[in-house]
Parts: sequence; structure tokens; C-alpha cells
Amino acid sequence: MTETLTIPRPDDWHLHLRDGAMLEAVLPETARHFGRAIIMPNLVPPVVTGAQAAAYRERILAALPDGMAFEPLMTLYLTEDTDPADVAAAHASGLVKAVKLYPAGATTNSASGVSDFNKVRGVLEKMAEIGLPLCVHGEVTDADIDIFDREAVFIDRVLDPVRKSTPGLRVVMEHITTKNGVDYVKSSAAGLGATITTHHLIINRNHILVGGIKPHYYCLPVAKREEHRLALRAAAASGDARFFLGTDSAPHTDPNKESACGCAGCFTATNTMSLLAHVFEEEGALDKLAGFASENGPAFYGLPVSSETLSLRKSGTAVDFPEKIETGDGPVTVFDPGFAVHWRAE
Ligand SMILES: NC(=O)N[C@@H](CC(=O)O)C(=O)O
Ligand SMILES: [Zn+2]
Ligand SMILES: [Zn+2]
Repeated sequence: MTETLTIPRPDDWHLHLRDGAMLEAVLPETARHFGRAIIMPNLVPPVVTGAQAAAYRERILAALPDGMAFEPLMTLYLTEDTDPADVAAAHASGLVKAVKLYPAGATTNSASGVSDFNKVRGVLEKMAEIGLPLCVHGEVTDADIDIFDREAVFIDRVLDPVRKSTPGLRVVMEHITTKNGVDYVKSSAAGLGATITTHHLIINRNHILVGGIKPHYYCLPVAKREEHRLALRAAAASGDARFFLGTDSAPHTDPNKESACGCAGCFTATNTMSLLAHVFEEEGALDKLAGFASENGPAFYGLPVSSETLSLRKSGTAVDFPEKIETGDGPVTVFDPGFAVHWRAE
């Protein structure tokens, strides 16, 4: 029996493409299925200015194979020296769709992030004025806060105060991993959305640690207890337009993952749409996948839903995803959900 689900062409509202040889190898994995993606600016050095974002956009378009259509939606990396006028100009030209806040030291390549929020007040006020969203990696970095509590503590200590002191600022809580995150979004007035990754709908913290350490399941924010995964699944499958897909597909080479100090990030670009069809079917919510992957994100960002479509077909034969993709920098392991998947994206 074959079952088919056709949805508007999806977008990825949180994606790492990196640069150079890695960019060339991973970009087709996303562009095969997704029409647009919010491109994370945490390169080394980071994408801070409008000019840097324009140059990075050109490198992405140059790496796109002939015949593939894909629109990179650029972001700026917020630093304590970011110039509000540069941000406003990059937004006015249509180049930049969001500004990204990394608390200093919170995740991969976040050393140039923000420590003192008073220093970015002017930028945040300008963004509220012009309607440019702030995408937030929501974790505190205090050494005395348990890594599993860092998202919940961030909401109380940083996010809520920043939102209260900058009325009108539109915020996306990126890659939420907790029931606390889900509840905070639900309890807030307009102007707050959240992205949810594919892998956080599939793994909890046991998957990382039980039976041996699994470096390819390690990402930040780290996967939490099962109750949190269930809250994320319920939110994604609810149809609530404030929740939308941001895969956070974050390629690192195998040597950098399988190391005594392994990098954080799961690479899901290759199989995300198949995995989501599997998850939404399990939730009895296949009719909500179009909202989550194709409609809610454009609505938040004020962009049109794609006029193209993607079809997902379920068959009796499990899909054989590649275990790794080869890149000029070395192999990158594709996220393995640990179960057979029967949905093919075409
Ligand atoms: N999610 C991750 O674990 N890693 C991301 C950074 C991020 O999104 O926090 C990366 O750039 O590798
Ligand atoms: Zn992040
Ligand atoms: Zn990310």
C-alpha cells in the first residue's frame, strides 16, 4: 500500500551551512527538499555586518548545483559592538531576515556572543522598531547551572526580562528542548515563536548516554528527559502556528564528533522530511505537518508560503539513507533515528 502526503515546499527556519568545502557538500542535502532556510551566522569569524552577510549569501548561491532552486535567508550574529544602523540598512535592503543572539560561550562558535545585555539594548530597540526578529540560542552559560537546566533558567533570567524591557521585539526561541520552553511560548502574547528540531522530536537524553556514549546524538541544547520530548512532539503536532520547523542541521566531521571533546550538532538535512512524516504519523497528525514545516514559519516571518510542493510517499520498503555524506573536509554522519523509516520525500 502506498500513501502520499503532499505539502507546500517546506522551509528550514534554523540551518547551519558552514562555508567552503563543507558548504558545497551539505547545501544540496537541504536544497533538495527545502525552498528557503534561515542561515545561521556562526562561521569563524562570525557573520556580523551586512556586508559579510551579503558576501556569505553570494558564496551560498555559488555553491548551489545547477538546476537547484534555494533561497538563503541571511542573519547577522549579534555582538556587543553591533551597529544598529548597519542592522537597519541590511534589513531595509531585504538582505537580512533576523539577528541571532548567542550568549557568549553557549554553543559552537559563540565566543563573540553577548555577555552584557545592556550593550545590545540599542540594537534590540532598533529591531523592535523595524520589526526585525531576534533568533535566540536560549541557554545560560553560568558554570553553576546544570546543563539540563540551562534553557529553563535562560527563560527566567534573560529572555523574559529582555522581552519586557524591549516591547514589540519579535523573538524566535530557537531549538526549544523543554516543556518550559513550550509553556513559555504558549503563555506569551503575540511576537514570540519557537523552532523545534527534528532530532529533539526523536531522542531524549537516554539515547545519548545509555549503552555507551553516542557522539552523533550530542547537540546543544542537549536533549532532555522524555517528558520534555513528549511536550515538544505535542507542540509540533498541535497545529499551533507559533511552533515551526528549524532543523538546526549542524554538520561536523566524524573526527570532530568522535573525539575526547566532541563537537555539538546533529546533521539531519538528508533525512529530515522523512523523519518528520514518520513522527507526525505516530502522533496521528499528518494533517499538521504542512503547518509545522511549510506554513507557520513563513507566517511568522511575513513571507509567502511556497507555491511549489513536496510529496512524501510511504511504502512497505524502508528508506536506505546514506550513513554518511562525504565532504572535502571529511565524512559527516547522517542522523540515525534508530528505527526504520518508510516515508520518501520526492
Ligand atoms: N546545535 C548545535 O549543537 N550546534 C550548532 C550551534 C547551535 O545551534 O547551537 C553548531 O553550529 O554546530
Ligand atoms: Zn543554538
Ligand atoms: Zn543551530
